[in-house]
Amino acid sequence: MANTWWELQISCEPALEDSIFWRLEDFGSRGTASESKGNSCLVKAYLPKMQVRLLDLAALSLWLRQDALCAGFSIPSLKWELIDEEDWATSWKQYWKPEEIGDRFLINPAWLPLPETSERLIILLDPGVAFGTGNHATTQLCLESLEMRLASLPEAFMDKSQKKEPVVIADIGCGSGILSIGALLLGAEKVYAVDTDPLAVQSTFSNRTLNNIRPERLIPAAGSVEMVKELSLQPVDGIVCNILADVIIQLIPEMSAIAKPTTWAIFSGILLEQSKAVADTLENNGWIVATLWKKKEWCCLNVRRS
Ligand SMILES: C[S@@+](CC[C@H](N)C(=O)[O-])C[C@H]1O[C@@H](n2cnc3c(N)ncnc32)[C@H](O)[C@@H]1O
Repeated sequence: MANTWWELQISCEPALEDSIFWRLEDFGSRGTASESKGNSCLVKAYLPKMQVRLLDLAALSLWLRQDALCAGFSIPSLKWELIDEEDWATSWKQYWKPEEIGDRFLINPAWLPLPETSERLIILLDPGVAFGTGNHATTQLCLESLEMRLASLPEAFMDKSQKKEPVVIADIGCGSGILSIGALLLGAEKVYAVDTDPLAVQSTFSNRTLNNIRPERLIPAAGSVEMVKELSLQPVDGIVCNILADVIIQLIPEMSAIAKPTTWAIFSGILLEQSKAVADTLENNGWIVATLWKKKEWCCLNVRRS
């Protein structure tokens, strides 16, 4: 049957929520939501039926069991059932509420009304099947880092010699485009947003329209670092990259090709215990790790070129 989805329901100890979330993301989940149920947590995930066989679900169940045992937690329970497209859309959307992030942002689901008054920069999102609703710690760390990187003196306080230089950014692993849109709202001039998943690229295109961003300011494309190099004639001023640590480690050497001596970068998707391996790779490739910010068990490295 076309457009049928697996709905997975995983009951677990709250401390396991993040590791389950990432395991599901790696497994190809097209939407993940969670809710507290007393002392436990219910994680729901949605996967297209065509992508997943029953045997794969059995393997997932074993991984979740193994992850929990290794971390010293009780074994989560996993249930699955098939649902149709309409139920998928409504199940997933009902969990997602507007959320303030950092000092500047408000993430508003596209199907909910806008707040009547807000001094915040509003990112309207319909992530569809892509990662990036803003409710994951790593996305939040990246948005907060962008706030810091792109904060500048209000123009009224600048003298004439302090002209604002346009900032061009590469968003590697753009998902829904949330970080690209955030960077543009903070004043970046242009963002090249790339992702190896064509559905994520499609989602960034739709969210560009939803947020009334001019096409020449946000350029989504399928691919990775090599695609930014192809699209941008010049090195970029900033890079933001929220992917898993092992992927980041592979991509770091390629990033030199899109960087210049003043380029800064923000990396997340990194578990605290993986931060040393990522920092070492960065340093071996000509980057200086300036700060490490953490949220739950995740961290974000703010780095600059040496
Ligand atoms: C964790 S999501 C981040 C989404 C969004 N940027 C955010 O911060 O919420 C990671 C994204 O990276 C993409 N991805 C994975 N490996 C990649 C690679 N080698 N190059 C580019 N994108 C990649 C995935 O398809 C996924 O959309």
